[in-house]
Amino acid sequence: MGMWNNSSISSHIISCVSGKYSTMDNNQDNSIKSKWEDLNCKLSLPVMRAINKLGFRTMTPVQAACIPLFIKNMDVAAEAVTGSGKTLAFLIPLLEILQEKHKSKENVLGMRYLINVCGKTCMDRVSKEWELKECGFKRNTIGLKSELLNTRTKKVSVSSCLRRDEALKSHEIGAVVISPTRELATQTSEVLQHFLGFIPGLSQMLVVGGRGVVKDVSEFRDKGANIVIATPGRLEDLLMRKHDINLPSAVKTLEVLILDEADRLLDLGFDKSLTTILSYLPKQRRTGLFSATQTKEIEMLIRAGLRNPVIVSVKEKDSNRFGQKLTVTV
Ligand SMILES: Nc1ncnc2c1ncn2[C@@H]1O[C@H](COP(=O)(O)OP(=O)(O)OP(=O)(O)O)[C@@H](O)[C@H]1O
Repeated sequence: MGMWNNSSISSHIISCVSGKYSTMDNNQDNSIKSKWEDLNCKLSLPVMRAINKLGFRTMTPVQAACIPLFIKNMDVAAEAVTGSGKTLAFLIPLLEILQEKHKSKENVLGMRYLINVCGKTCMDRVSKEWELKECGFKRNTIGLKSELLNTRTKKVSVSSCLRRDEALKSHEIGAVVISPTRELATQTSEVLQHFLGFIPGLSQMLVVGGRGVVKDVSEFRDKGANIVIATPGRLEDLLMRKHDINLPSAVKTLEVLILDEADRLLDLGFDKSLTTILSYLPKQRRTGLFSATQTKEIEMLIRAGLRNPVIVSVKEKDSNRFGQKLTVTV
């Protein structure tokens, strides 16, 4: 398998990092395995717990490359062979990004709780750290407490303690993963479900053909979903429905789009569906594209759907998926 043909999209790549073009070959020593703890972006406790439960002690190369890039707000186009561990390479950052949003909800709830407590009585309860920890904003405590002490007023300015971002509501979609087949979508949804077991408050919905679309409509209307794992045809169908569901409005909050096995998406003739889907999604988002092969068509999809992507290429060197060759181009 050859490398991505970077030359024709190099103008995107070059403009991405201050006009520099560099290549990093990470293949010096395949025996070095990256631990999750070594990531320069710390993973959240729920995600780490879910990983530990899976018993995965180290990252695969595509995970080590993609996770920090996504979290640092980059679009990523990864050439990753089957079995390279790409599912977690996109699900983990996706969950980190959405949890960041969710924290703001905890902060709001915690702050409301704190104001209630303070309003009723008592400064001493403010210093009960465990309650504040429960609310997830221990860090804000000291500032707030001293503010209260200094001003001796129960009316506190909370603006500095709250994030401006709104947490996702039940019917607001924060991420969409598009897979070429029902089987792959179902597999991804199962892995995601394992993680969501550790992250209460985020929900998912599987949107694939093979069952009546009306069921999807009523499921979304009843329960909503923050993450949608979909095949393109059914997702397009739902986005275009007008009378019983307003999915275009639900995806306005989208932060992350993943195109999984993009080469198969195109092989199966989903290019028009993808164009339609992209037209409904906010431009301000992080997009990841995973593909086992690189073709002209994939390159065009990268141009249409990604902004200044970092190109990650993982090659199978031998049968051991942890002994892959990794090339990252920024
Ligand atoms: N860090 C890891 N450590 C050990 N095993 C892992 C790790 N990440 C993923 N795996 C396992 O490796 C296998 C392949 O992972 P995954 O399904 O994500 O690969 P993939 O690239 O999506 O392949 P496929 O195309 O077959 O779906 C899975 O059984 C998964 O549980």
